[in-house]
Amino acid sequence: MAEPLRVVVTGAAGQIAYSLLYMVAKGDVFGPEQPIILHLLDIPVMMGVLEGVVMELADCALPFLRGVVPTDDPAVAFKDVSAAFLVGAMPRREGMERKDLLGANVKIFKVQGEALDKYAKKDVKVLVVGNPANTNALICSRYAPSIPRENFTAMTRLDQNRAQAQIAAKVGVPIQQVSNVIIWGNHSSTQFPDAAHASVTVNGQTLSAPEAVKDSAWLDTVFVPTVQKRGAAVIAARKMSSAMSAAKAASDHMRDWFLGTAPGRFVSMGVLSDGSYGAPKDVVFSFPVTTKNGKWEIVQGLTISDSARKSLDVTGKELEEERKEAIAVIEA
Ligand SMILES: NC(=O)C1=CN([C@@H]2O[C@H](COP(=O)(O)OP(=O)(O)OC[C@H]3O[C@@H](n4cnc5c(N)ncnc54)[C@H](O)[C@@H]3O)[C@@H](O)[C@H]2O)C=CC1
Ligand SMILES: O=C([O-])CC(=O)C(=O)O
Repeated sequence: MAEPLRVVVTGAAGQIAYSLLYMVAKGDVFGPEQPIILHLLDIPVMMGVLEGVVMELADCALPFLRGVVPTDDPAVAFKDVSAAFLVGAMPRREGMERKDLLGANVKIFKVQGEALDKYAKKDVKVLVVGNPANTNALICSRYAPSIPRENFTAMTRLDQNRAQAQIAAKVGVPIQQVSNVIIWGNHSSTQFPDAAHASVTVNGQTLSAPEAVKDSAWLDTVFVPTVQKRGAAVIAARKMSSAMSAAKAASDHMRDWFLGTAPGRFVSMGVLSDGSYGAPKDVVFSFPVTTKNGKWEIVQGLTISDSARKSLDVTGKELEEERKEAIAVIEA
């Protein structure tokens, strides 16, 4: 029997965590037979709500959930954790861009970077979900110098899942028949959802996504903006931001990182940029990656069209601006 894995979820009393905790506790992320001890962090005023979440986790009667540690103390929350879902942060409301949350949220990720540095395992894998996720992940990594910077990632998997779903619906195939859609750049409306390298299996035959879709105007004028603005569309409809789908994406991201991507498949993750594909260095940029033995690697050698180049530059520039703003907020 494997040793229990300690996993922290921050914002544990919030709406994403409400779906995510069940997925993690029932074995969707680390494997169905991996015992888990869940550390649940939220702020002091949410401790009553968190008590209810703890009751419900017990009532789920999950065989591999071996312990639950609810707390408002980062020292307890981050102690000896091997995986960290950093969800706790303010969500945006209608009419806001995600970067409008920098002022409210970035300091949380400085404090949590420091706590990870002090208390977590040195090989902890960190997924930042709280927005603006890419820049929060960058700041978090900067305040955790004893943990390798490649262990800090930001979530663009929800955008990838949205993109895959749009293409599957357009072609009329089940979702698993669409692979290798890429999200480049920032988890914001400047992101570039790219179907050029994606494949779709139709009636047993694997085609490139543009061949399967057979409608390049749809790809440029419907697919791209729909994915870029999907978060805002959900907020407009629900009056709250995506939660169930965000939890599923967080679970997909961490599972693929821990357990590896399937041969021939890649996924999108916000990772520390090494300048691949002309992206700016030292920002957390979403790239296509493969994962193996707990490590990610950027997929190299994909052709970038002139119009894709322009889109990559726009989203890269936004990340550089966010980095500057985040540093100003922290140093103020
Ligand atoms: N990267 C992505 O694809 C997505 C990111 N998000 C972001 O995820 C974040 C959380 O969203 P929701 O769960 O819907 O929000 P929510 O408001 O329902 O829950 C957030 C929770 O975080 C807690 N919290 C605040 N500061 C904290 C701190 N310093 N330490 C620990 N907990 C803290 C709050 O008390 C609250 O319980 C938001 O920033 C949202 O914009 C949401 C959807 C997708
Ligand atoms: O749009 C938002 O603010 C929440 C989010 O990040 C998403 O749904 O992608």
